[in-house]
Amino acid sequence: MLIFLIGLMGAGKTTLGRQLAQELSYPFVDLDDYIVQRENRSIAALFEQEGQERFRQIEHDALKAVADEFEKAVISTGGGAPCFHNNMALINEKGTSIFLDVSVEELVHRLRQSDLSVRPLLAGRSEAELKAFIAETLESRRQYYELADYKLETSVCSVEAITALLNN
Ligand SMILES: Nc1ncnc2c1ncn2[C@@H]1O[C@H](COP(=O)(O)OP(=O)(O)O)[C@@H](O)[C@H]1O
Ligand SMILES: O=C(O)C1=C[C@@H](OP(=O)(O)O)[C@@H](O)[C@H](O)C1
Ligand SMILES: [Mg+2]
Repeated sequence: MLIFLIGLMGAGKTTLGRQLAQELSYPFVDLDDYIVQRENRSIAALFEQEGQERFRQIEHDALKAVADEFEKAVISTGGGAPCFHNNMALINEKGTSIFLDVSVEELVHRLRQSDLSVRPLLAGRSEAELKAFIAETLESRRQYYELADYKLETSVCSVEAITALLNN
């Protein structure tokens, strides 16, 4: 079984995905890390040198490669992955998807404490700009995220909640 975690930057896809994979004894794949290894460049460098449009093609190719390579895995996607190149159709065809629906306030709180330079869409933004950008981006991406098989809201985003979902 392939389990895909989706949601905005800061939702905890990478953090929870790693813990979930350990709990299930599944391989763990972070799509951003997979891309970094394939391309031998950081996500920030890819955005800067190739532009976002090319990054989305690279991301789509990586998603297909991961889905072909693994029979079972927990796959943490990047926040934009579900929203380009019809990737939600691919994700839902190949596995089970879970949308981590974390509130704008909580996302901003977490991201403020993180290193923004590793997320090129957020780099250099003031706190007010960050909040506005996160709110707008969540609103425009929600239509894709809502195509997930399951949704977990902020208060119940945990490994226990995910394993309970999958066992039902
Ligand atoms: N459940 C959580 N509660 C509090 N902070 C969290 C939680 N999950 C992740 N974080 C923090 O939020 C930030 C973003 O987490 P990350 O797993 O990288 O998110 P994503 O991969 O969805 O962008 C990190 O600093 C991480 O430590
Ligand atoms: O939301 C996005 O468009 C992006 C999210 C990032 O992943 P995380 O969601 O793990 O931060 C990474 O793929 C890239 O910076 C673009
Ligand atoms: Mg991540």
